[in-house]
Amino acid sequence: LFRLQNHNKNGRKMPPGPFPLPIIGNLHMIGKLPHQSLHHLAKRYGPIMSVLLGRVPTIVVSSPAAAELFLRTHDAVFSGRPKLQISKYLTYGPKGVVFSEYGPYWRTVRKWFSLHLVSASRVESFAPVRKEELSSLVESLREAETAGETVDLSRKVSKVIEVIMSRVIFGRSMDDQIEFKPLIEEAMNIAGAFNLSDFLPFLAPLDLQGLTRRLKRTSNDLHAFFDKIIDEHEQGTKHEEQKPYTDFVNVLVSLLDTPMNPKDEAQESIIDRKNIKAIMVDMVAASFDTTTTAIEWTLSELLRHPRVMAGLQQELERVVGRNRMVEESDLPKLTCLDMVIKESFRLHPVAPFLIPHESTEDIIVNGYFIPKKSRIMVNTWSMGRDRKVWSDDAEEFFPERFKDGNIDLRGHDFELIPFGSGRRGCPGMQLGLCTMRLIIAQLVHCFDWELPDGMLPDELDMTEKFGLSLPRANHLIAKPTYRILG
Ligand code: HEM
Repeated sequence: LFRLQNHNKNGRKMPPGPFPLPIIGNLHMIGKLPHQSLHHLAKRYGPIMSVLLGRVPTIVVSSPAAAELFLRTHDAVFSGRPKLQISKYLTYGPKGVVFSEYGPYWRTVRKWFSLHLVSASRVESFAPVRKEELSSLVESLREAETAGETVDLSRKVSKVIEVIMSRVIFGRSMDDQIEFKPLIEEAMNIAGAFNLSDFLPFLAPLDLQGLTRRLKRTSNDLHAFFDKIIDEHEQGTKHEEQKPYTDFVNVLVSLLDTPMNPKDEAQESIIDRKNIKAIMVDMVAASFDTTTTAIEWTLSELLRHPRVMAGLQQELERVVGRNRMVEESDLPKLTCLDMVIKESFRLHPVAPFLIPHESTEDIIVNGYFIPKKSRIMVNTWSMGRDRKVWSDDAEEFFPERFKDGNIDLRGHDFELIPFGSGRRGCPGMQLGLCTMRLIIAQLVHCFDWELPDGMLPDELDMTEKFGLSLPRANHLIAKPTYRILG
């Protein structure tokens, strides 16, 4: 305890942090919204702070300058991932990409991702899917308007993302697969739960929260379901391709039974179904909730700020006109939309902490000793509220702060890293960004939006719910009025 109190390991100074209790460390200080609790603690202890979460030494990083040290300067050392219960069952340990340890396997799978799954040309090839599904969404909203109904925008957005991503990943919408939705929801709920076994591993065999039992059952069901989809694709390859694009599972199935490393002449490791299923799990987990949550918050902020909404609609009228829907080719001209999305990500990063990183060796950072196997939590939620960076109005939604275009969100500028940065940065950024930009632009261009029951913009509840991502605690409800002429 004395050593921990002084944050001193073998005479070397660890980053400052609150005093840990026996066994639980600082777990009692985390609360229901850990990003907020750790944000407040970091104000006291600084942007590189150490806390002990159960038995896990954890470094919390809360400023852009500190994030740059971990994600750029010493990126190679901090590109590991901790071993978590969720990946042990859902992705057969390290067989996916999100939680696979930093090394040759991760590098190979990451390369597939970038080359075959989410390259710019692939993302573009999915444009007809986005167009078709958005037309259906607009149609259903027009029907709601005709019926004089308010709509659950959170649900509508979640549904359209589910269909678009399912078609991109599996080659078809999963509407006829009744087991799909509940399985994915259960997997996401377990993934978002606070799992005691990850922090106090000696408790794991007791499964006090019942999470391991649920996780085993859901993993088995999900893997069996994905087996069916792989079977379908294997049989489908005998038929002529009917789609104008190749879905992700098709690409993965074409890699089945080939050597992991084509240069490996002994062909010791061959790509099998477990590899493919683990990557399928990762793709669903990484794309559904993230994109939905990002859109949901941006629309919420627009509804809360009619001035910004009007400005964006004016831009859309200038670029697109009032006589047609938005096309993907319009997107590069929408600079106001870009600013709105950046500002929304600043205040509502989908991942308030980047996925935890882990140090792969002992290292000194900024004069502090960081031991091997420390967990690194980069608090992007806190970074978006840093007054030294964003000035005193940091809590305000004010997209014009990005007007001079100096800060980008693709991982080069550490002030704003909603997709992370460096080796472990999000490989699906292009797909996520393109989908969310089109959906937001279309919904804002095609409809005027009103809050229900005469609610005033600043009465809109903005409470967050912490989990795998950070969505709204309550669904966003609004009333659409179609505004396209003709
Ligand atoms: C708006 C949508 C999205 C957001 C905000 C987002 C954000 C993130 C973040 C913050 C990380 C963690 C970075 C880190 O640990 O440093 C990440 C990782 C990842 N994302 Fe995304 N993401 C989005 C969409 C997608 C999509 C559509 C896909 C793929 C279909 C995807 C695939 C992945 C994968 C595979 C990783 C793990 C990378 C690795 O560990 O090497 N993401 N994403």
